[in-house]
Amino acid sequence: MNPSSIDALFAPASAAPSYPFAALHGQPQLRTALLLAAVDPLIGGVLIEGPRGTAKSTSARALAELLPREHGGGRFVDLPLGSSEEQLVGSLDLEAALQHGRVAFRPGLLARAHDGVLYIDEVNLLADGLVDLLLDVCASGINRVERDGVSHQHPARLTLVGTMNPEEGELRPQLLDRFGLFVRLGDTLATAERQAIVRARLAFDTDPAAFARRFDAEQRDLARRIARARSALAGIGFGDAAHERVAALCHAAQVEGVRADLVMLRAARAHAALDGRGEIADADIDAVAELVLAHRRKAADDVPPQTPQHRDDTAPAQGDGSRSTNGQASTSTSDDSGQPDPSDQPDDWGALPPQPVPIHTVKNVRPLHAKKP
Ligand SMILES: Nc1ncnc2c1ncn2[C@@H]1O[C@H](COP(=O)(O)OP(=O)(O)OP(=O)(O)O)[C@@H](O)[C@H]1O
Repeated sequence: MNPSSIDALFAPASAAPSYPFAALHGQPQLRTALLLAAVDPLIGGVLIEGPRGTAKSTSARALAELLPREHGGGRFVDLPLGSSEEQLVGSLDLEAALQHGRVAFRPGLLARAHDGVLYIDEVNLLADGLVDLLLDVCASGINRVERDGVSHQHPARLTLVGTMNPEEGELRPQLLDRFGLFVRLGDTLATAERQAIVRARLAFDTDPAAFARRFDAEQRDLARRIARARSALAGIGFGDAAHERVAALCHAAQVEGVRADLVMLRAARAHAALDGRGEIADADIDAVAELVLAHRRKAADDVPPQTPQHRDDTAPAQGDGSRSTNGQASTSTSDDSGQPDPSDQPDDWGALPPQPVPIHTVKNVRPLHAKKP
């Protein structure tokens, strides 16, 4: 695929403003989830389940407008369902590497979406392998592509937003669990709400610039809050009480593993940061709990009878509440292409271990990528 056809996949930067985030009507859970995922992309994105025409794409596009624009950030990238792995992760020109001793990397959609929003409509219809790969990159914040021992990696700190309509197929539970946050949108709108939404949308369509100006102050405020929250994240710790509350909520929901605990702590931290506070409060945890648990909670009839070992698990994890200075994944690369240093990858936090960086190995035969076993 040549670069111009890759460019064709990206939403064109339109001169007309997008519908402002601040003008979205209702949908508080959706707005909160999107803001949290934007503050800390390592939360693992947002999966939105809901009927058509409920502002899923409008809100994701609006979120991108709030992200910092320096260094090419703030893009809204739409991932088409038919995309190949190569289009997604980018490709390496091995011949150039061998002949000229430098890695020629052709960026893919992940590179374009760095510091922006990657939107996947009907993610449940995307090939499982691609969803897996996307979630890997999202959780590590790094895209590493390797071919015959030559590797290239670049930061891929993106806010992943996937939508699905369960009538058109389910997402495998393994993949479901790996989406950080989940929002289920209802389809019943009261008459007054419908009217308010339609009135606002008609006003926007009539004169987008004038409509956007009305929300300018709120938009600026939101953008500032996101930027400040991002830089404050690393300094926000969690104490034993917060940790215990998170563990108890996750235990009560009978979730599998501890991914929910990790995401809930991250999301609560992002919530505190958005509110300009330096510590996680109970209210932060309560505000994010359902977003974290909704898609992970075991149905009552799935829960096996409790054994004594299970009951012992209720004891909260005993952390000392201290934070390490750096939980960054250790990475190495033979890349000499002058791309941003991997140390540019997102922070990691306190007792939370870093995520391993996934490697996408490019085989010679076909321009496809497969993860190393
Ligand atoms: N809560 C809302 N606030 C503002 N606009 C809304 C809201 N709900 C719906 N709309 C408007 O409805 C229209 C459809 O929204 P959008 O295209 O974002 O829906 P969608 O959920 O992505 O649909 P689809 O699943 O069909 O892609 C847009 O014009 C959008 O502005």
